[in-house]
Amino acid sequence: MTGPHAGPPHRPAESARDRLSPEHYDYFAGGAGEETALRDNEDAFGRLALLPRVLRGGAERDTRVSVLGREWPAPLFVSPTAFHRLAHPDGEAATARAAAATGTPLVTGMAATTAVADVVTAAREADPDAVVWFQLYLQPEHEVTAELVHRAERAGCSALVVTVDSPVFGRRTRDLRNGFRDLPPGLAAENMRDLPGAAPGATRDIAMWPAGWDDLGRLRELTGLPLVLKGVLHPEDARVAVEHGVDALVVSNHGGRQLDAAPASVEALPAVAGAVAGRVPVLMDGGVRRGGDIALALALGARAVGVGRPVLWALATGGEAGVRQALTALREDFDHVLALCGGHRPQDLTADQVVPRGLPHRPRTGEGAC
Ligand SMILES: Cc1cc2nc3c(=O)[nH]c(=O)nc-3n(C[C@H](O)[C@H](O)[C@H](O)COP(=O)(O)O)c2cc1C
Ligand SMILES: CC(C)CC(=O)C(=O)O
Repeated sequence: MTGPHAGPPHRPAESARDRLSPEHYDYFAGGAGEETALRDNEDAFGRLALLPRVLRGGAERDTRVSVLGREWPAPLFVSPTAFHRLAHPDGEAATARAAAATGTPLVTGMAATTAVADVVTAAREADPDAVVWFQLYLQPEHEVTAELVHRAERAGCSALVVTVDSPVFGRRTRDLRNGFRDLPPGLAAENMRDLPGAAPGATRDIAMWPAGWDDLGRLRELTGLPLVLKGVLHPEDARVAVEHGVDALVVSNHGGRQLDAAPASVEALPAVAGAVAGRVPVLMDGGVRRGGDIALALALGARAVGVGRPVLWALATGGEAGVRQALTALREDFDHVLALCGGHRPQDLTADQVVPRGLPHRPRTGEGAC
């Protein structure tokens, strides 16, 4: 029997590659070093299988999850990625409208090519209650960080996602090879415009520097917004983060773009979730491409998962409608997997349902072996 998805496999990255200049495609697709962590994010999901439960009855499914006081329709959000106007002229505004139209929370990046106020306005056009969070790299000059935070607050963002995996910038092999360094004329990191210490109208570079827990403390004093730490992989850092009063964590290796030797996000997830022990929500991103990946991550302790590149590929190929379709498809796929696992709600997925693929190797003894 052929189902509704019969036909050639959908390869979003390949469709996007046909639309983008090679260096912009490489910027989006690439990772650090030998791209080990990049590849492993997806491969690690492939090494895991889900054990479905049976005869669990027919209660209505409900995919909603609660995160920082808001109900999300599904355990899915859009991770922050830079420079959406390299993917499509409508850029972050299109992403924001699509995310909002599907009820998917959006984390807009500090390195967006659209200012945070315009991103939130676009999201609210599609849904006045849209959830938009702002991703922040702490800057060495406190007044610059403060101005960025105040802009995010004024725009109506409801949380700050502080990316902490970038004390230095990752070595992106493809970008170095291509000599990709600057945005084309007409595009800029708009949030970085008119910040303290820069000439009027000019944009500042985003600094990556080794901030410390004290800097996080200063951020805590600056704003009442919930703080979400993104890029935590070590369980001890997760514990310390909770002690410092962070409101949520994102287990992430930055899509394989920072430490190439880092583990796949989904492999780091169980230890972090164990260390946090339910005190704050644990989110994750990296390599999530289908409903089964979402289910695996939830079973291993995530409250919700983020997607980065899938949104960029959808934006490049189909603009706003493309992103809407990609997010809807992921959500529907998750709902389908949940049903097949015998679950009714995201919380029904449990760690005992996750097993490695492949049988463990058992040496044959000779006698009795058949
Ligand atoms: C092109 C690109 C740009 C990114 N820019 C940022 C960024 O500015 N800030 C940040 O915290 N993470 C950034 N990330 C990492 C994403 O937030 C996310 O961790 C990662 O993309 C998840 O993996 P996935 O692409 O496999 O879904 C970027 C990722 C990509 C692919
Ligand atoms: C240009 C950077 C700030 C964004 C990026 O490429 C990343 O964080 O991976």
